[in-house]
Amino acid sequence: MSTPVLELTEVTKRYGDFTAVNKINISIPQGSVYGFLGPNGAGKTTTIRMILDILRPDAGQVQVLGASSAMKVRDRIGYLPEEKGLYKKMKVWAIIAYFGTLKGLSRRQAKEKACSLLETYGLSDFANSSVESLSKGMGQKVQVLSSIVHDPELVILDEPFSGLDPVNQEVLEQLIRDLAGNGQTVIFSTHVMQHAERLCERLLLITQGSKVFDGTVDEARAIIPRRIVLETRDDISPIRSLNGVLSVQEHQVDDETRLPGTRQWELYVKEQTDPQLILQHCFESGVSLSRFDFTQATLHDVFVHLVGQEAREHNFR
Ligand SMILES: Nc1ncnc2c1ncn2[C@@H]1O[C@H](COP(=O)(O)OP(=O)(O)OP(=O)(O)O)[C@@H](O)[C@H]1O
Repeated sequence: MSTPVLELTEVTKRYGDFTAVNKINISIPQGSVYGFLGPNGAGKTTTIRMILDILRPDAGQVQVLGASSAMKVRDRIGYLPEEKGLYKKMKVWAIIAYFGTLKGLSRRQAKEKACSLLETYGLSDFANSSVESLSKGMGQKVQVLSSIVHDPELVILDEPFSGLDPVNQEVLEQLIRDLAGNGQTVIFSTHVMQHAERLCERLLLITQGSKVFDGTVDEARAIIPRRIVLETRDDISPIRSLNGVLSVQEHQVDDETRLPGTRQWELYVKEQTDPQLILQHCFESGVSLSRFDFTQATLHDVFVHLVGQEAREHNFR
């Protein structure tokens, strides 16, 4: 197996008596898209700043691209900070190119790459505009492009979706997919589950500075069993005893539109259980259904389950 692009071992950060990040361990393979998720104040930005050696951990080790400090490999890393802002008077193409030259590109390479990025991500009409004339969202897109102009092996984006409208969020999702398709490793932090669900191979969920989950999206979904709701007037014993059915609960049906005697059942089934087989079994054993719904847990369900009340209070979507 190849060396991980990033490895955190027991990384901890304290501010006085308060532990902002508590013994985080992660290992991120090359070429993956990895999401840092967690409610406000969970410790995502602090973790990212420790990865970049902007902040020193109080305990634990960080290994980035084989180095003990991101500063030693800075030209191979691209970073979009949480606090965004660009030099306002510069032209859009020039600022992107400028960041490229800071990371080792020649002026010519940097200009060519800046113009090609602006073209690819729908900003070529703004190439000669000054940064101050851009909307906040456009400015943010320009800053994202500035962070990747030098084709970094590792791209770290702190809250890249915040402040973007849905169309530009899609453009950014595509950009992240393009980077991954190119073999670049992308880490991004977000509160919004849907971005993580669509983009990430793996996720880290932290809350109150501690890791509560690290794994694939499928592994996260498997934490909550799949749920089937069915309604019938028949005896469901043949379904109850099926292999793969974990538990069955009966619910009250008050609706007058249902036929008298209709009962509602909620079945929790194993991750590997195909709901079609349950449906087929109902049919074969003469259980006549007036409703059959199958729902798979979303990442949001899983994380509310793991983070609990805190997720609701902090508007964790
Ligand atoms: N310089 C500091 N001094 C004291 N406490 C701090 C400092 N920086 C961060 N914290 C605290 O550390 C915790 C983690 O903050 P951090 O910014 O890493 O969270 P986050 O997950 O990025 O949150 P958000 O999504 O709101 O940006 C918070 O409780 C924050 O108040």
